[in-house]
Order: sequence, then C-alpha cells, then structure tokens
Amino acid sequence: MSLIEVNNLYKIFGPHPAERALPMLKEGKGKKEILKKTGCTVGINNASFTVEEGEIFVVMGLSGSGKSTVIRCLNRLIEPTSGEVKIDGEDIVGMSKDRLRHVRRKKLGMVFQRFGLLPHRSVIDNVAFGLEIQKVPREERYQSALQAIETVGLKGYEYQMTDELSGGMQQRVGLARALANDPKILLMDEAFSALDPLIRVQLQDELLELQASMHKTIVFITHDLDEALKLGGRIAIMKDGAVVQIGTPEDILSNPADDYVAAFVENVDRSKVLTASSIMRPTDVIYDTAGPHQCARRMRQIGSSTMVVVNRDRHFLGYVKIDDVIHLCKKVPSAEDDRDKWNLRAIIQEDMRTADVDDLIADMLGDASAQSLPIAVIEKNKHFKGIVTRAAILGAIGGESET
Ligand SMILES: Nc1ncnc2c1ncn2[C@@H]1O[C@H](COP(=O)(O)OP(=O)(O)OP(=O)(O)O)[C@@H](O)[C@H]1O
Repeated sequence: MSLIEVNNLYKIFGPHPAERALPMLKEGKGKKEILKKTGCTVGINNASFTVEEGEIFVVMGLSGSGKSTVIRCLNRLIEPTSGEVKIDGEDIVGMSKDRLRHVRRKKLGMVFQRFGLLPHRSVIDNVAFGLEIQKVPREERYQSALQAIETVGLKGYEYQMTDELSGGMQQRVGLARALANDPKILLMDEAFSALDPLIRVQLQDELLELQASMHKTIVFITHDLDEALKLGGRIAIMKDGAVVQIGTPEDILSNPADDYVAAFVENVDRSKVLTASSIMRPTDVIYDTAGPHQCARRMRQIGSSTMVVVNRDRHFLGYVKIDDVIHLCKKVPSAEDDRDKWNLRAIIQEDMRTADVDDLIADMLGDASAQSLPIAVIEKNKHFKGIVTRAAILGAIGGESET
C-alpha cells in the first residue's frame, strides 16, 4: 500500500465551484474559459499520484501550476473540490475534524518557504511548539526537541532567539520543528527557495543525508528543475493544475511526455543526473574459487575477454583478462582439483573502477582507465550489481556512441 494516494483530485477556487466550473473542467474546457464564464480559478485538474514509503517525491512546475494547492490538499489546509486523498490508507477528505487533527499531528509535518517561526521565542521553544500545543509535558517535549535540533545540526543554539539566526539556520529550525513530532510524512513547500544559492545547495545535501538515516516519506515542492532532479526519487511535473508526467529524473530526461516537459528539460546537463544504475547491465561473473580452466571455458562461452570476479557473497573483487587466464592454464594441468591451489585469486586485477549504484558517473569519461574497461557497479556494501561501458555512458548523455 502506498503511504499517500491521490485519486482524481480537483480544486477549484471561487463561487460554487462544484456546480458549474467542475463539470466544465471535466468536459475539457480550459482554465481561461472557466474563469471567464464562472469566475472560478482552476487550482488542480484531475491529479492522481501515489507516494511510496521512504521516497522523496518532488512536485515541480512553474508558478501557478498548482503545486502549493496540491500539497495543501494533502493535509487538508485546503478543502478539495472533488477526489480522494488517502494518507496511510485513510481518506482524509471526508474525515472528521478530530480525526484530521490526529492525523496531522501524528503523521504529517510541514516545512514552509517562509519559515513561520515565532520570532521572540528561543530555538527550542519553536521546535517544541507543536508538542506544546498538544500539551506534551515540558520535559518530554524538550527531549524530543533537543533530539530534532541535534538532527538538523543546531546543537548549541537551543536558547538563541530565532530572529537572531541566519536564513539557513532558521530553515533548519523549521525542519527540526517538523521532525520533533516524528511524523511519517514531511511536506516541504519550496522549503529552500528563499535561501542563498550556496546555503540552498548545502541544505539539499543535508536533507539527502538525513533522509538516508531517517527514511521519512517526503513530498517536496519546488519550481527549480535542478533541485527537483537532485532530490527527487520521482518527480511529478504539473502544468495548469494537471500532472503531465511522473517519473524518475532519468525517465523525465530521457522520455519527456510532451513538448512542455521537453522544453523544460531541454537545457539540463544530463551527465549531472546520470546514475550508474540507470545504464548498467547485469553481467556474468566468476567466483574467486574457480580455477583458470573453468574461467577460460566460461569466457569462451560468453565471448568475453574480461570477466568480473566476486567472492561467495558477491562482493566485487576485481577482474581477470583472458591472456592471463590462458597463461595460467598452461602452467596448470587441466583437472577439476586445480581449484584450491590455482584459483583465480592469483591473477585478479584490482584496478577496474567501481561506482556506487547511485553515483554520478559522467566524470569517468574523462578518466583514461575507464576508456577501455567497463566500470563495475557496486552497492554500498560492495555487493556487485553489474557493469557500465563507456559506450553506454556516451549513449545515455547523447554523445557519439562507440562500440
Ligand atoms: N486562495 C486562492 N484563491 C483563488 N485562486 C487561488 C488561490 N490559491 C491558488 N489559486 C490559484 O490556483 C492556481 C494554482 O496556484 P498554486 O499557488 O497552487 O500554484 P503554485 O504552482 O504553487 O505557484 P507558486 O509557485 O507561484 O506558489 C493559480 O492559478 C492560483 O492563482
């Protein structure tokens, strides 16, 4: 089950939207015509998407495309005109006020662009504010607040007044306040947009780092494509209230759904968002306990002149070349028992480059050692996943293809 599920969501602002404007919108009438004939503004037009537990889901679009309206429908700060919004399986659209308050407190945290802090209160009292409203005893709420403050890197600033802090630090307080409740879901509306570019990049990096340990589910709104590509596991692109495409950064760059998305991503440097996992292919491997004859046979079978060697746990160890294998074969009598004494460990080369599954790999093009050999793609624990060739990298970033 998805943690957030939005089905056929509509929001129209203005007088009696459900009576005239909604049917017109469903008939396919445009935003301008509806405004002219009914005085109503279309905010969201039939949006459907799901957000999975633990992902960063970015909603991106130009100003006025409906991003803020969508995120505010997720916690019902805005009442949808029609449609379904399920949080953890519960439809919040028809939910009672009491239940909604409970869901907001326990499951949803929100971080705004303008930090929304209480200026004359200390950092800790701002962070603990939500818990204070919930009448959580002082000691308990301070404990949760201190932990959240430490998480966002503000330890030592607990008793500073928030209006004495820089913009970047205030935004950390905003984030800590949302985290203090330990919500499952963080809703972040243009959270970094008001910050200086350098601070903004720093907070993006920190958010990714935090996410690696916190595993929250994050809905992040931005109008900035670079930010969307950097943070988003998946990105929904909005235009005139409608979701025009949902996909991973690679999907969106490689297969834009329409001319609008294509124009949006036209000038993106693809090499910046290319990940090893998107262009690697699984490949045959040989275990380090194998003997040279066995390896030579396998290489002949698959017609390859290099072969990746892994250990029993599929940890990447290195590679062997056919010439070295044959050389070793000549020394070793062909017998199955060559294994123990003459296994491949003797000739494993260790300088084949490796890249994490999610590493950016374009810089490898510039490295001479990557030119002829493929790159081994590994997980953080060294578990071998597959290989990436130089031709695959060039193909993916639109350069000339080589074989
Ligand atoms: N309270 C409101 N009353 C009337 N129209 C509204 C209201 N809030 C939003 N709208 C309209 O709904 C549409 C979507 O607005 P929304 O603020 O969701 O867009 P956005 O993509 O978040 O833009 P921005 O980045 O500028 O905030 C716009 O046409 C906007 O004018």
